[in-house]
Amino acid sequence: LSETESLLKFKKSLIIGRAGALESWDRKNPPCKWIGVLCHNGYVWGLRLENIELLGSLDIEALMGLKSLRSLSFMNNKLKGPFPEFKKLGALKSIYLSNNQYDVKIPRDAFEGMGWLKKLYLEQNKFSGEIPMSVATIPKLLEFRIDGNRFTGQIPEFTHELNMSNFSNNALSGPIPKILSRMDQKMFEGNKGLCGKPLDSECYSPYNISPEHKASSKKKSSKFFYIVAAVVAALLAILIILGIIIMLCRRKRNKQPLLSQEPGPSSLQKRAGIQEGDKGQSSCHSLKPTTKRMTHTTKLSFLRDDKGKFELQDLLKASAEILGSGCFGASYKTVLSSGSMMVVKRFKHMNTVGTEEFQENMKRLGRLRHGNLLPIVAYYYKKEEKLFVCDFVEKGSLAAHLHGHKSLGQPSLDWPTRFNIVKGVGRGLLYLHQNLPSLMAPHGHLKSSNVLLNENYEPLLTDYGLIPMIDEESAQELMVAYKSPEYLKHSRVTKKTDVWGLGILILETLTGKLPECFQQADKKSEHDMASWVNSIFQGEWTQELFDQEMGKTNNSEAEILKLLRIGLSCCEVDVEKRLDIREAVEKMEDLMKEREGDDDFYSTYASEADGRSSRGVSSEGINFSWNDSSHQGIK
Ligand SMILES: Nc1ncnc2c1ncn2[C@@H]1O[C@H](COP(=O)(O)OP(=O)(O)OP(=O)(O)O)[C@@H](O)[C@H]1O
Repeated sequence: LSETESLLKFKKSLIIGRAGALESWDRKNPPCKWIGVLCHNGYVWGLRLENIELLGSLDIEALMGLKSLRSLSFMNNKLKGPFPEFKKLGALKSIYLSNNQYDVKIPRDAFEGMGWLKKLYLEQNKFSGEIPMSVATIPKLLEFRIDGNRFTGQIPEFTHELNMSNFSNNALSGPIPKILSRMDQKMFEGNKGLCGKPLDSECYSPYNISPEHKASSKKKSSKFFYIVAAVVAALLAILIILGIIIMLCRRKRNKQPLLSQEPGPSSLQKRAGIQEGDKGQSSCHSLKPTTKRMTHTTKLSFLRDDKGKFELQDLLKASAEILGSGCFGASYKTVLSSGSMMVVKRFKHMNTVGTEEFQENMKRLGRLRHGNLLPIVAYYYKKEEKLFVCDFVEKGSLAAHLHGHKSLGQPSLDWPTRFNIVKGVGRGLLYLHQNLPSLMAPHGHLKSSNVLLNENYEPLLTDYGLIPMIDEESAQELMVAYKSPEYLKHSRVTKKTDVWGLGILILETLTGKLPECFQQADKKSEHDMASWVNSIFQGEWTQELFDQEMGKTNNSEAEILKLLRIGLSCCEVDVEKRLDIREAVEKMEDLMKEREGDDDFYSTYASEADGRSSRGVSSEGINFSWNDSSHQGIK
């Protein structure tokens, strides 16, 4: 459809309360002359339909023909209905829905794929439910307002700081994420359950308890105490009886393990109908088949409840697909009856860790919330069997994209996407360091197959926080942290060991080469990817060093060199001279800020996500000489 036809189709879908408001929308004149249509170089880049008493819902699909559309404002109307599917317009930079009558929940994935969105204004509606998780991972988001709605639940962990945000006057609860703690208090006022900085109320438990609540609960507490004591006593009696029954049953079962005696994946595999030929690559261990079948109910321990509760058998009912077999065991993809795609990872080499220690560590991992970490949904613990369950991540691993994209039939990752990925990895790593301070290397196993990419190509770290649970000998043999120079030379692992892992990941991402290829059979050798890069890099652009498939944008050579230097500073052999994780992330953020406002910094995936190419993002199409100040007219 032409721009004229698309706009007329959109007009037809609108219910306009103010008579004659869009009279100028007529084939007689070009759309750039129509009221509320903003153009640049003859193309429509914005719609500003404010204060015209728009009723009903918005038909976003009608606007998909406007390839240069970057800004939408429907402020001060009476719009209602389902949340508009803005993500179909993946190149939008600003959305203004302020002061309307939306009273729905916004779907969790409403903003997925919106890699260009900078401004999102949803204030003064009646939106309810949780703030959608996909908002927190919009990579370029700078301004976000939801004040004066009915949002509930916690504020999600944003992946970066915002220039401006307002969460006031909702029903939000729980701790304010650290990354927002420097904002003005006023932006959080009017939410009784929120706690933590910048508010004065401290978080005592996951949720703050208000002073009134404390006073009234004191009065009630003595009466309550007797009731609780009676209930606890009754429960204890029931538990003891149940315990005795379970013990008797177990004895009868003759100590048969729940999945199989064989620590390989094959019972799962057989159960799931996986053929021997389907096994994928095994990097460390081969899989051995077994004929034992799982016959008992297996109780999973849940760390999150957003997927509902299910049993291990539910995961195995459907046919499963083996994703690969790593150093610790194999990973399987399977589908729950709800349609959710899950991954079950089987862990070997966790035999010396005791139940309590294991569960303590899992709880600690379960408390982590960050947009660049893949959460563990549930786990299964038995002496002879340890399984982790998490979401299936659509685009697979960074390793597959860097080294196997051709066999996957996918285009190679371009430079902006690669930069965004390593930046996200750094942010995830920094969060782990802040929240798992007691671990010597809070990730410990950072490598490109443990960086998964969601549909927006945002990185999600996996297999983090494992060091305390892996048997020491196996850890030394298999885990990335133990391949660092400080471990090989001095048998030391420190916080900066993770930074070395980040450095190697940066070099791998820029060169497209596999780090394993540089490791010598002799593990004590100092030869690694960093020393290879150092031997070639003379401070200037060197063709042979970089993966030619990442392509170029304006200035990309200079930026790529800057990132390479950051990577090398993370790979300093001398731990004292090596950057710490905060410095590494800050350097990447600075590089990002230099890029801010440069709209040529375009990722091919941003437009592919909504299945269309955009004139505005190609080098020969319109340029982005208009900047966000031109949006001032809209807001
Ligand atoms: N949740 C997931 N979603 C999509 N792919 C996954 C998921 N978890 C793992 N994978 C992929 O499955 C494959 C096997 O993963 P697995 O974690 O078992 O081994 P690995 O990462 O290769 O090695 P290691 O065991 O040392 O971590 C890898 O390619 C990994 O990227």
